[in-house]
Amino acid sequence: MSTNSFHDYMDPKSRINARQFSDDEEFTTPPKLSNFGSALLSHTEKTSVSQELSNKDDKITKPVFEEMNRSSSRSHPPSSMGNLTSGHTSTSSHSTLFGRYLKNNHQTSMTTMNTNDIEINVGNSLDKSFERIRSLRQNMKEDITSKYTERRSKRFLISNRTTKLGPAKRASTLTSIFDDVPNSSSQLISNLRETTESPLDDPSETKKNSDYESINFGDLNPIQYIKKHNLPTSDLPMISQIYFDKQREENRQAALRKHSSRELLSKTRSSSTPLASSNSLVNKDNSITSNNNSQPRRKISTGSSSSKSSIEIRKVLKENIDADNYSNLKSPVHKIYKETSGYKGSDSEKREVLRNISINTSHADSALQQDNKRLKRSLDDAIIHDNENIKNQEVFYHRPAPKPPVTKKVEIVEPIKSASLSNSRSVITVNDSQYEKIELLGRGGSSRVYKVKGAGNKVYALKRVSFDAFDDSSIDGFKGEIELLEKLKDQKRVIQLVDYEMGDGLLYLIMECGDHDLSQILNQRSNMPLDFNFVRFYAKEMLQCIKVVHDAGIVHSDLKPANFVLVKGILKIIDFGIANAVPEHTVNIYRETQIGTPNYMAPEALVAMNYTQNNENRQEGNKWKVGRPSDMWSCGCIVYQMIYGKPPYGSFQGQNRLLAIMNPDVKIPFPDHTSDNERIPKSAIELMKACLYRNPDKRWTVDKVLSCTFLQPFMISGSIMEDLIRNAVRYGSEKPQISHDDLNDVVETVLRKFADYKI
Ligand SMILES: Nc1ncnc2c1ncn2[C@@H]1O[C@H](COP(=O)(O)OP(=O)(O)OP(=O)(O)O)[C@@H](O)[C@H]1O
Repeated sequence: MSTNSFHDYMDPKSRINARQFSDDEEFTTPPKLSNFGSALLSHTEKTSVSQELSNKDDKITKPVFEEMNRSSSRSHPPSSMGNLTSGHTSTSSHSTLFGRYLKNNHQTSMTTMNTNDIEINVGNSLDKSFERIRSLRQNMKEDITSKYTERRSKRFLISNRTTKLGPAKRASTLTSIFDDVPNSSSQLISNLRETTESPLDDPSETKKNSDYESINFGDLNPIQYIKKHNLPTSDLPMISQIYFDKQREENRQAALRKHSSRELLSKTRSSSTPLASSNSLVNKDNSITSNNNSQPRRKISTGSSSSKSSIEIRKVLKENIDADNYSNLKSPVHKIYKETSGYKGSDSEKREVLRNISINTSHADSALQQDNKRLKRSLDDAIIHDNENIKNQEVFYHRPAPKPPVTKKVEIVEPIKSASLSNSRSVITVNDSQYEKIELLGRGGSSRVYKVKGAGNKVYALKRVSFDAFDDSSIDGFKGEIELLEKLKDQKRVIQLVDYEMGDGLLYLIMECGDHDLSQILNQRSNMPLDFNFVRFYAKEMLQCIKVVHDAGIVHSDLKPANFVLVKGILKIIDFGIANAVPEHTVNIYRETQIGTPNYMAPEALVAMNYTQNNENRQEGNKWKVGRPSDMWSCGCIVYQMIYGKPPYGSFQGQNRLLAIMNPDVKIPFPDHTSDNERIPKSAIELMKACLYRNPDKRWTVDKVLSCTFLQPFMISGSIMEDLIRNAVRYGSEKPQISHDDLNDVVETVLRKFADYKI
């Protein structure tokens, strides 16, 4: 019997009772994936806070231990890893924070301050400006510290509350927990009391609390302290709160010390003649600085050094003012001090005199400006130092602070606020069109994306990117991204760019607005049963997006779930942050920098980057290799996460994950069952393996993956199957010896027939 006669038995009409039937899928009940939610949550790039909550066996201490480890590893990355982890954690200049603060809080009242340049124009009275600056700075510091406190508070609340829940439940409770997090520390303490297992209104506990207030931590962090003194873990939140309060106070003192010494130093340095005591002042300043630097990060301050150093500084100032050659000084600042040096009144009276001295000459104005610039620098330094301290003690939050808004081209107009209007509402003008903010949609490495309302109440997504205005490579990068978005404007799989405007250090993109990104969608489904139709649908959607990008000769190179948004039911790529055009006939391209997310990054990209970062010969730049196969790897990681609940190397934490991805000896497991003992179709495993070959050359192309069996399953009926088996048996009885070639023929023919039943 020929193979052709075999086909005659295939009855194409038998579509009645059709059921979905893949090459190896025989599901009777929907598969489940127990750890999908928690594991997924732990690898979502945006919710680092929730990472530690994912482990079922987490104790209250574990998240904190891990954060401590992370914190220390951020501060001291191993040389082998270079700056791998620093990409997303670099902080922006804190002078920019100062500028932002001015903008947010004093835009209308501070007419003498320009947020672009933070130029302090003293105008009538230098001292008045000093006072303002000091108070602003103080407010700003309080603002910053209260925000950090609040974050820590949230963190502890989450630890306390979520450790009592199952791992999958924790994800869903995160949002609601954040919603009712208290704003003030006192409220925090009271909430902590409610949520910790041992009530603090117990007299013995209250006593313990007051005992703890006098803790001297020395070099220990709260965890170490608890371990050393064998204290119960339930005391950790309280001890940590005390610890952080002490830290904050120490930072405040250090910043104040530094500020006042710098300020003085800048005044004395402005003298054209060296002052007799300037060296001693410099030494003092240095010693203050070095004290701060050499101080162990978590050491608790004694608190008295600040006033001591300010007395010393005043003394030096007096010496400077009294110096004979002081009369040669031209600077108005010194002039003021000179004029008031003989004044015998109290400090406040003296300040009043200073305030009333007006400086009218043009020379004085320019000299004043110089003094002011110096002052501004010293303020910036102090703020940077202060915030570095805060950053060092910050263990739960590692998003870099956004850079300051620059309003040269794009102006942000705060609407007139009425009591009924929310404070967060504002209108952003881009190319003369106004957009009203509705809500924050998401945050990226250097951006915030808002849902906004434009003309005719049309809803858009407004992406606001801050970058270093003087960093040419950033500017080129953003221009490149805009070019790519414009190039792919007509593609349905790429988010549509409506308008954009680029100013110094700031870029606004107006795009069509998506509903949810893929990372949010995966989170939503985290505690639902695994559904291969869901996996199939989103894998296909994602591959369609990648296909458009690859066909246009572009490598995205930063693919992760958060880079895909669902716009009215269609998944689209939103971000080309580090994407680049692939030169003609070139398989790979080289990037100057790396910003990808390690969870989804291909090994060749990490290996090459690690090599160049550790390579002493940096003349050739930090270049790393990335090509279309790198995107396929990322795609494989996302499908893997959808099926197994976490990316391939998701079980590794921190830098171990990076090392594991780069290490060819660490193989990716492809279990054929989930942890809930649900069977995983071979076709799905085949797809994942095809994308996750270590060797980029072996990885399947996007077209090949799109046509694989898992994504293109057959829909055949039971009767077709019956016919097939009957024919096979008959065929076998008539032709017991079948050659290999004949068998292949039969298989191919049957598969061709089946193609009619692809769904
Ligand atoms: N057009 C859009 N519609 C809806 N949400 C969006 C849109 N663009 C961005 N978002 C949301 O904002 C988040 C951050 O956006 P985006 O990835 O573009 O920022 P990014 O700075 O490029 O981030 P990264 O550098 O980390 O990739 C997205 O994950 C998504 O949740």
